[in-house]
Amino acid sequence: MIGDFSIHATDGQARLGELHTAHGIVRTPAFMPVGTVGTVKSLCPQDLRDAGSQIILGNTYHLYLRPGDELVARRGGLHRFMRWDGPILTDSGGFQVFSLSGLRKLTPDGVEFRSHIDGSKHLFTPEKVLDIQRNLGSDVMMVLDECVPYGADHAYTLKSLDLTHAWAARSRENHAPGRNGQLLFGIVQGGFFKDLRERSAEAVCSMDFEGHAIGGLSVGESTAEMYDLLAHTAPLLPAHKPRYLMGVGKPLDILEGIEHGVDMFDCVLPTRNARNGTLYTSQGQVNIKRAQYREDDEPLDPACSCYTCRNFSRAYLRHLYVAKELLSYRLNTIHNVRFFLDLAAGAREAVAHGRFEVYKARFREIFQPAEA
Ligand SMILES: Nc1nc2c(CCNCC3CCCCC3)c3[nH]c(NCCc4ccccc4)nc3cc2c(=O)[nH]1
Ligand SMILES: [Zn+2]
Repeated sequence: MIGDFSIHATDGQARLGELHTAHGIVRTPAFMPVGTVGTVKSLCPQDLRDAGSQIILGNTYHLYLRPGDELVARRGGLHRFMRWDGPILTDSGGFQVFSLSGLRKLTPDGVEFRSHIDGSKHLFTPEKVLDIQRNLGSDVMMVLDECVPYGADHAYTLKSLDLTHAWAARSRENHAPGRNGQLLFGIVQGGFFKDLRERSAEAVCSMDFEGHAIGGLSVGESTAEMYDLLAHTAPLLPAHKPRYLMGVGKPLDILEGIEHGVDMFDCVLPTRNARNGTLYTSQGQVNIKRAQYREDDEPLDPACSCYTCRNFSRAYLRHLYVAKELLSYRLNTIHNVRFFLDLAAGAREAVAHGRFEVYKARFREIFQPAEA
């Protein structure tokens, strides 16, 4: 039934799972392409389906500000509005307030902020952000949390936990398990302190959420620091529920997460980097604007079967990028999203056959070749 998470194979800590949502089953490990204001920039829903997307992210903060979550609700919800009939996960918007909105204030009741669009004042409370996500019709909703800034000391991080845990409890109170088929995930914080990560996992994972996210990572720390806290925190989350690593990440970071038992990932990298010409391929990163591709008749990635790689040369993709043609966004995004979705699909296949270690090693060779 909706909310059920079943594990079909394991390979070390890595697992092959299925999360049942109101809009279909998500096979995990899953990469979730990020939509912004009701679209994964430059892609239409068919492109997303062709790329193999199962579940995408909607954008609570932006949609609340424009066109408004209540307008989207009146239009039948985000699925109908954007014509995406698969699962949608929405973040609570707290993280975006801190990364996008200039003026904002943390209060015991929630986060006060000014719209980056027109400067109007708003307050996100644990209850308000659930109303917004319910209006959007989200299949998986996130609680309001404070993502502690990188470098915060132990005292600040501990104090922040009290707030984040109180907000998590208010969120669970406000949305009963399985209400209207909309799942609610808790978020574990604790910064870069292992004792606080344990404290947060203990508190959040006792509140009967349908899944749990690791928050507070990929906030400017080194890869080594992220991996250290990831390895410590992932096993603290109940194994029988989905684990979601927020905002991660680069291909190798996703594989590191899968190795530690993480099931769901979201990152703006494939879509954002497509627009600045940084493309991910089976031979490593390709910066398509480089002169070396001027007359390169090869496909972007010979090992990729996306529309872009089946039809166009690197020379043409470079030309479109240099000419700032809109088609550059679309073709580059079709490829990058496909690359991340294929990365996750390959990981599912590898875990199913007990070959994840070899799979991960292959990508490490591509994206972090051993010192020659
Ligand atoms: N609640 C919450 N969200 C977090 C997010 C947002 C996840 N993506 C939402 C998605 C919604 C729709 C619009 C886009 C965002 C994070 N993103 C990152 N790093 C990204 C670091 C990064 C990586 C590559 C490029 C830019 C930034 N760390 C995160 C930590 C948290 C957290 O503790 N709590
Ligand atoms: Zn491709």
